[in-house]
Amino acid sequence: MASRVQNPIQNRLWLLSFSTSSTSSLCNSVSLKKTRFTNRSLFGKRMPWSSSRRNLYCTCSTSRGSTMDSNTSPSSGRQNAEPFVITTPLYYVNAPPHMGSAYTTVAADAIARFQRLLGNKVVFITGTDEHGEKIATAAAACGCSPAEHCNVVSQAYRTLWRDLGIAYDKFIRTTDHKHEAIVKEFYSKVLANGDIYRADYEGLYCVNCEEYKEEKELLDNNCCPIHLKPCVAKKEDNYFFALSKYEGFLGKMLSENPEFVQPSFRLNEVQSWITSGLRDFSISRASVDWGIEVPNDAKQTIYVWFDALVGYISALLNDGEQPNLQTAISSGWPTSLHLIGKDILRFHAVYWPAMLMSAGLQLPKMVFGHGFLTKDGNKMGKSLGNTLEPTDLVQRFGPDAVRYFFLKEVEFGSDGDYSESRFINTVNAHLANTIGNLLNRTLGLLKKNCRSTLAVDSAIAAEGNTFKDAVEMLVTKAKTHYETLALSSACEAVLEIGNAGNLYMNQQAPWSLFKQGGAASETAAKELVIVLEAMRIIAIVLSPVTPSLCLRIYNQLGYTEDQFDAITWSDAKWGGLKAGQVMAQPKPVFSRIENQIEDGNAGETVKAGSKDKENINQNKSAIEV
Ligand SMILES: Nc1ncnc2c1ncn2[C@@H]1O[C@H](COP(=O)(O)OP(=O)(O)OP(=O)(O)O)[C@@H](O)[C@H]1O
Repeated sequence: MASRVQNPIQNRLWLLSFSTSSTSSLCNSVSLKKTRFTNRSLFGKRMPWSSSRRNLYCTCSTSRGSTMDSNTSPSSGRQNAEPFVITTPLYYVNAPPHMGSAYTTVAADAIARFQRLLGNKVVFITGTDEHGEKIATAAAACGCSPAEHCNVVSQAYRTLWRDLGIAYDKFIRTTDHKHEAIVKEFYSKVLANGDIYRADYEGLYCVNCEEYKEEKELLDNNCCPIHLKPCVAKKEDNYFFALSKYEGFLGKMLSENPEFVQPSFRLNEVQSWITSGLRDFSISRASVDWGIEVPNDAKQTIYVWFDALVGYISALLNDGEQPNLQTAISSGWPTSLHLIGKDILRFHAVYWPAMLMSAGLQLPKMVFGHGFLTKDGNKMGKSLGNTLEPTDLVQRFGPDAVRYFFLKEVEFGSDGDYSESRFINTVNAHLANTIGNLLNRTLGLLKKNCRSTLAVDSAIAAEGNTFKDAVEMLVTKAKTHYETLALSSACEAVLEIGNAGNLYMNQQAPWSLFKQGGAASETAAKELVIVLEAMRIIAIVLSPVTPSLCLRIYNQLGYTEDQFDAITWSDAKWGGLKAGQVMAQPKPVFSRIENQIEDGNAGETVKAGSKDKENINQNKSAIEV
């Protein structure tokens, strides 16, 4: 799902003749049905997956509606547990992943991890979109077959996800045979519903966009405005999907379920696409071999978008299962959340719901279109060649730094610029200093004065303690932010716990109390327990964002990896650390990145920003022993 994304969705064609008609009986053939969802009684802003008051549309013929309900399917084995199903785009394998693709996937991983912490069953789907002329061309350019090319690039995505600590449940490739079977069945359902017709047309075709263009949108010499290459005149007969038939249904669905499109400020845009009129679009190609054959017409292949979107369903199939829609749907459809970049919002918020309605399937509960990572103000992307290499970032700074920086520093939904100096200053100030250093110094004091052993239960130590109250309030805040996908604010709430912990250490100055001895020493030992309990809570609440850093914190607090893997959100309640627990030998959990770096472009030395330096100094003094 790449590179085609910024293009208008409609193939604006000159329809020369229709070989079958049939948009007239359209409205009669599709019925709208409402489905009730269970309330998971989450607090904060209600999201579709936590709502009982919202009804979501399902366009099903009456019989199909109930049999395809994931909650009641006997084959799912989860009679009453509705899974939280989250997807990233299936990335187009015309080129290896860049930081933009990683951004969506890291965000999806954090959301999936948070849902697992809540105790929900999660199905996290990602994968690669592998058909189309562009792939065939890219393969030819490197002298290999399309299949070989797809294998290599798809593997590059998997490798990057491993390096970034992405814990996906399903990885779907659109060249997978089971996907092919599902796409054909999906196509046949839409056909049976009278929504596919054949038409001859001719137009100017952009190979890179893999779609026809209107002359008025082209630059001089019929150049595509995105790829700056001339479009070629092409004439062929294709199959069309009757999108126009669903205009009214989509408009109604959005007005009744405005939360379907997130962030909410993107809803107007989607509504205006619909009110300005939806055109039918071509869903096959006569000249593209590298694709899934149209059922009953071996001369045509299915258009990549009509193929790739269905991947969200075929991904649900479990190993060894029959590849049919019924089986896939019963394993978790509809998705709770499609997470995408804003560039492909129209495909997901207009085309895809219409296709699903036509096939008689339920609609996803939410489509969230986040903003762009930009570099020097421009969208980072393959077209401009200004991409940031995520593997390089991970190798130099580690997965936690990469995950934290992009989720904390880019407000989820808006665009965000990248600069290496800001990256380094942020992770140094927040992860190395505010969190890592606080833990390290506290453990150092505990080792020196208490033989690394906690003197008292954290619940007893903090009775009537206002710092504890502040921590509890911030945990509640973080939960609300995660639930509403405000990932940056969730990180901020955790950071505030760290800042409050540093301030608390500074005020209590246990190192002085230990020097006084006697009762003062006992107080000092108690203060260390309080700070370490706050660190334990940080390790839980930040774990969706920086899982390996949080595991290291947990290990330092004397817990095993298995214990870390078993944590749930309820463990973030104050009182987990008990008297007698022995801490590990103090070891930095996050190494500071050298903050005097060579800026790649300017070649000048970049120093930490003044605000961050201030932060660093303040926290340093707070934990001086
Ligand atoms: N700059 C970016 N910022 C955030 N997400 C991005 C960015 N680029 C790509 N993505 C993610 O990858 C998806 C598809 O990306 P796509 O491959 O089209 O982008 P691209 O590689 O930048 O291509 P092109 O530059 O040719 O448009 C987006 O919807 C989004 O999820």
